[in-house]
Amino acid sequence: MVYDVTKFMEDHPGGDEVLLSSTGQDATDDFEDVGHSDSAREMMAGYCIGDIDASTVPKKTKYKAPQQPHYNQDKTSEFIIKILQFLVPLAILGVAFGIRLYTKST
Ligand code: HEM
Repeated sequence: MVYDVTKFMEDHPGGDEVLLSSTGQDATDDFEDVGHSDSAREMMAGYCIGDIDASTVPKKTKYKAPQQPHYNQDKTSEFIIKILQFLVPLAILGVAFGIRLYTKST
């Protein structure tokens, strides 16, 4: 059922804010949770303006996790870079020592 409570907002004993917070959606649980009296239910019937056309209610869709971007699983290049980071300074050091030894002996 659809209810138009615009004229009832200020008169609602529970205040207009709670009504506003439940507009545009299924407020059945909100209404029932308060434990409204029978007279409140009768009152509510007076604000009914129609029923919901079930064909316009969007179907609940199952949540689909977004596709994860495909990361490069091949770690070979990373491994080579790590080895080079270690080997290149060693090679430079070796060349430096070599030059030093060579220049000393001559
Ligand atoms: C057309 C719809 C509604 C009508 C006619 C209505 C009517 C009433 C009435 C007559 C009362 C006084 C207590 C009683 O007699 O039960 C009341 C209290 C209250 N209503 Fe509503 N109500 C409506 C919708 C809602 C909705 C959708 C909510 C929640 C989002 C709500 C929340 C409350 C609250 C919090 C109180 C105060 C309860 C208390 O202080 O004990 N009402 N309402």
